[in-house]
Amino acid sequence: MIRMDSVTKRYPDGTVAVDRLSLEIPDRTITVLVGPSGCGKTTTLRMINRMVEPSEGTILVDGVDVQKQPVNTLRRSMGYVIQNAGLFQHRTIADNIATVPRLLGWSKQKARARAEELMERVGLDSSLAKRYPYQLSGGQQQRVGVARALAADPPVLLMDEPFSAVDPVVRKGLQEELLRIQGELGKTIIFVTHDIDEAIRLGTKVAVMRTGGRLAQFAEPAELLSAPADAFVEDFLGEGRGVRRLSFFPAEGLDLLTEPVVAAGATAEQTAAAREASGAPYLLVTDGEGKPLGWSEPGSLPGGAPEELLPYGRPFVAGQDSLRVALDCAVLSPTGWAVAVDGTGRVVGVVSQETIGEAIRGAHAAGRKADGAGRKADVAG
Ligand SMILES: Nc1ncnc2c1ncn2[C@@H]1O[C@H](COP(=O)(O)OP(=O)(O)OP(=O)(O)O)[C@@H](O)[C@H]1O
Repeated sequence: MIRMDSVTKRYPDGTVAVDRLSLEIPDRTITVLVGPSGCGKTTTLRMINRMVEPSEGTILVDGVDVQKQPVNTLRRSMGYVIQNAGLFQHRTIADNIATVPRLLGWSKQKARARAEELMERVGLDSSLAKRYPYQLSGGQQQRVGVARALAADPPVLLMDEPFSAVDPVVRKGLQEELLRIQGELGKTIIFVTHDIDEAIRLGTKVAVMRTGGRLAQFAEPAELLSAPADAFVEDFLGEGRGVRRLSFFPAEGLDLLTEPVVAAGATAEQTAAAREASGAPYLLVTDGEGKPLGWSEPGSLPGGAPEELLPYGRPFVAGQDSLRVALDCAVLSPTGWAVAVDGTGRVVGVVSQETIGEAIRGAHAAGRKADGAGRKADVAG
């Protein structure tokens, strides 16, 4: 665990960049530092690997004061990734990634093998190994930056706005990749961003900082959204808190109906029986594999002729997607009903907006109780 105890950084010109910051950063999780420009995020990150020395307070890594560790040993235990990757322009991609292993005295062959392994891990084609950074896209360069930071297998990764310079689509891909890598490698990651959506997406816990280098709130994303500590945090979180919070509730408890689902080519009797049994206005028609074809309107042909079907919209994956996704599917559906499928795309049932609404009310009520308990723990911390 990394523990910051009342850490302050006062720069020589008198600027207080970080003011009595106390944080406990759990192992093998992603802790995000987020806040407006100039609130002291980068300074905080750099104090952990001693690129900036604190004016007051202590930082302990696994109980050992960073001030008492040789700087080189400390930095080798912490990979560092920055915006625009900061690659060595005159070195190939493979050599960039192998930088720290080579410094540690690994043979060329071993360092090269490690670079190749890491390129695969971060989703880079091995054919890029001999290229130079300028021959890569911004997103690819960021992946190289992550691979380089992981090269000597440090337990800690410090990431300072690593994905800020790429477009939103590439950024989303990089975020997904980071979550996947974290799931596989279980690093302790401290991630700086000024983007609250990125913080909520990536953070196991999120530290919201305010100008003047003070901590405004340290909490799990779902709790931030449901119970911002004050008006500053609420304002920083932006609009749509309630709907965004639904991302943290799985849709698996939804009561899915199978009665309004019929196979294409069903007889008039089967169609009538399905309408009667379900009481639902529309029937979902599926193909021979059980995959959705579209909605059959009341009074339309038995089984639903393809040309008469309404589009079924975007289905959600039962047992995987959140209530937010399920709600979105229902809102976008021409019938107001969402289609639930399994991992292979086969229909497992349908659910109305009303049923999703009830599940949302239930989830919020349960969440409020849990948040009440969680908040107490955080205030104490
Ligand atoms: N070397 C320095 N000397 C004096 N003041 C500094 C120095 N470095 C940073 N500061 C100031 O300390 C404060 C915090 O800076 P820091 O870079 O940590 O903020 P930040 O939250 O990372 O900002 P951004 O999101 O814009 O990168 C700012 O007011 C900044 O101007």
